[in-house]
Amino acid sequence: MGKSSLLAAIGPSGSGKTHTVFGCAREPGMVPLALRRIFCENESSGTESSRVFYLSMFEISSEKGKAERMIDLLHDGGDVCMQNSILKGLQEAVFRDAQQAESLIAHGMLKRATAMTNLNSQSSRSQCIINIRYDSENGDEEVDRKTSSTTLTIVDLAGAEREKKTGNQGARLLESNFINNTSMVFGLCLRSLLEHQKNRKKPLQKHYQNSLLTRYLRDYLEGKKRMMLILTVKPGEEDYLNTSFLLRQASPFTKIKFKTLEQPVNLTCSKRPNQALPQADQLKKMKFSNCDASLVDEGNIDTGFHLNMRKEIAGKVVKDCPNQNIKGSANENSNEIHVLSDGYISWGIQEKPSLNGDYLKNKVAKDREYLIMQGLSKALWSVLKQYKKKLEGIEIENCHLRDSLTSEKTKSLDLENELASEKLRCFDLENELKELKFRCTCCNEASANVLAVLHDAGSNLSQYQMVEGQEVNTEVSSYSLSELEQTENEKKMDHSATDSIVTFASDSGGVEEQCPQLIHQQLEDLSKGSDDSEYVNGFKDTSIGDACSRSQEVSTSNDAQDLICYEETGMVAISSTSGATSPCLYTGQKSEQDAVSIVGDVKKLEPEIECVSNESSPATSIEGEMGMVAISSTTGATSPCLYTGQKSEEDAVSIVGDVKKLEPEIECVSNESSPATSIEGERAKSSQDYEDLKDAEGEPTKTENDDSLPSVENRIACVAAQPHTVLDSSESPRKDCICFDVDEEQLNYEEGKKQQVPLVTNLPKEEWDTNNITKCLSHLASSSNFQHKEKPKRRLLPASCLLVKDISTLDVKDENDKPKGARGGKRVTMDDKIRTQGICGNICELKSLKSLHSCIQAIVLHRTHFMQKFSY
Ligand SMILES: Nc1ncnc2c1ncn2[C@@H]1O[C@H](COP(=O)(O)OP(=O)(O)OP(=O)(O)O)[C@@H](O)[C@H]1O
Repeated sequence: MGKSSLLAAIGPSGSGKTHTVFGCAREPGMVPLALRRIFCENESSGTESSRVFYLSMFEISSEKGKAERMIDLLHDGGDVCMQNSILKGLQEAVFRDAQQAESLIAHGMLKRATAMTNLNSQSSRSQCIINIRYDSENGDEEVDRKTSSTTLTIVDLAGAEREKKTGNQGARLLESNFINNTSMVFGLCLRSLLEHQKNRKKPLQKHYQNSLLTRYLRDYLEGKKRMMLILTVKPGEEDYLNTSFLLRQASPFTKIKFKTLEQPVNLTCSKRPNQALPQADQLKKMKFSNCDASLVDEGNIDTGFHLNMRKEIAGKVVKDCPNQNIKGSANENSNEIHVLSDGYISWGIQEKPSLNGDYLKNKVAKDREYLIMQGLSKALWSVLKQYKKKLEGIEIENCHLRDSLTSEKTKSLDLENELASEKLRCFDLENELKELKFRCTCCNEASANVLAVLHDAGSNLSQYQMVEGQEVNTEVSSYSLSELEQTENEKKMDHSATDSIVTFASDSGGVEEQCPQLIHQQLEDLSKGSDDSEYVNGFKDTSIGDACSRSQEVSTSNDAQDLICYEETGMVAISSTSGATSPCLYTGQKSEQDAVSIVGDVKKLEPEIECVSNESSPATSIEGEMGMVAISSTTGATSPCLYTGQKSEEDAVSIVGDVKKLEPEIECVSNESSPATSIEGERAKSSQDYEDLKDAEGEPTKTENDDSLPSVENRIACVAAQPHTVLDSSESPRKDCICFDVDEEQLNYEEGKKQQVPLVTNLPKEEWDTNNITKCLSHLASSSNFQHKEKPKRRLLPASCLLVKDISTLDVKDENDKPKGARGGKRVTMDDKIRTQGICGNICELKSLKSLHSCIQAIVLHRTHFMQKFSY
């Protein structure tokens, strides 16, 4: 009776202060629990009619963050003002039971200012205060009625907020400032009270003046009334700072002692009892009043409520403190229990003097402190348990993370190994790339060389085609001349062979013999005229290669009907002209036997020649193993002429005889009507030479070819210095032919035989002198070499060799190498064509332009393949 108390919930925002105070339907808070307890005691005491309860509810909020205002929540939100710690305008609601009070409180809660923040969807933006006042109606006097009033105040403070967490702005931010300020002032008041209690010399600071809430709760904050604080914390990890801060700030408040006691009874004045009497007198009064109250007020409602509370708490204390001496004194009528229960309820505010002396008083105080610390430790223990659970979860998560880390490490190791292997692979690829680059460079160079070679070859071919009889192949000529000399020496041993210089003419009736003196003179003239590198007696000196090129050109042309082919060691000359009925064929032999059997060979070869020769083509050549077989055939030719050269040294000995034997055959196969030395294709190209010759000779220019050819050919005297050497009947002198100018009188150039002019002038056998021949040949060789030195224009050998090399490395097969089964005869390969249609020994490996083109294509493909590999 007459013991007002305060129950305040403090803590950060969203920690559950409102939930703790008001609760919910399943979990009632402090207010419903208190109401139920009050009415439960009242029912048990049977004094229901004698007690009246009043309920008031208001809130303290901020007005735009500046002024504070108090609003009555139970009566339409009327403003409340405070004057001298007395609220004016606050109306109380009378209630008779707990349900009625709860409904009133619920109605007031609807009017409370709340707002949504980041921390709480229904965050309290004001301090809510609920007063439950008990007033006894037994006394008749007003004074007694006032003195019998007791108030239980329950405060739901707005939680302190951190701006970073709440993210409040504008009005919410002003509210937050107000809330934080009020919380701060409340804490300052408590701290000041604690410091004042520790050191009496320190004055009690008047921090309560800084807010309406502290001003209203001044008695409690100055230790004049009992007060109990409920700390609410959040167990979240992110709230650790707030929790620790609150515990550190509130833990000293447990040491606050409320030594002042209210004067519940016998107070005649309306002033506060603690203010009316000094502290010492209050203590004395308290002793007596408590004793009296315990004795006199027995059976009273208020006394019964307190006794029930004391009994419950005393049982709890006895249960928790079995070793204490108070165990046996747990009697509801005893003072010890009374003291213990009071101490427990009032949270160290009251210190009731014990009837048994100071010993018991100190002991009770210690027990009280122990209980307080025990409660705090339990709260801390629960918090620690929650953190422990969290730590366990974190440890489990760490274990999973470690496992995953281990697996990731193994994966990373595997990846590193793979990376190392890839690096090695890249290194190999780089090396391969370098090699490919190098090969591409080589291919480029090769292709450039091939193009250059082609260009040179084309130019040379054109030059060969354009220029006729200008050059002499020194190699072949020197070789032929040396063999001629050797053969002449051998001829000395064989008298039958020494006088054999054979010349062949396609015209059977055109063979003439001249005296050795004349020949000697002609040779000297030739040697003298050799200084002229371009012409010998008005004719261009030509090489075998030139002859071959010309003959090849002639053979490829539709109009040409002649073919002249050479081999390394021998030469086959076939001369035929258009319209010739029988082409002429001759093959030089190196042995007597071969020469003797020329006719037979020719006869034997005729079917083969006919077989491989194409009637539509003007000429076909077949190369033999030791010699060369040249086949000349023209359209309409009746019998081809063939001669095969052999490498035997004794061939030259029996040349004369052989030739004699062959002459009938040659005459037989030669076409009398057509001069074998005339080549239409060449004639056209050498027309300039003819003109020069005619101009030099002073002969009248003949417009018809048939007339011009004999005039030119009559000027040619060919000496067969080697058995396998064939004197071409064409107008161009060969390297193995001795060409010299012949006087007009000496030429068998009869008027009626213009078309059968002898092409070659032979010396009579009896007039041939070996010395003359040798000398003549030496002059010829020297002149040829000299001419060749002055005209080093042939570069086809390295080009052809390079080309062949490239082709061999690329493994390119020429389509001409395919067998021609349709022909049914001897298979003519590309090599055969090259050899038979080759220009000379130096360019014998130079294949046709078609093969060159295919070669270039293959090189380009090869290069493209390398570039694709490089780009990958
Ligand atoms: N012990 C609890 N049991 C169940 N729910 C709780 C408990 N404590 C708090 N809550 C819930 O937490 C939320 C916030 O609680 P409450 O509003 O009481 O916090 P508060 O401290 O009053 O915050 P503020 O200071 O911002 O008003 C509410 O939804 C409430 O239901």
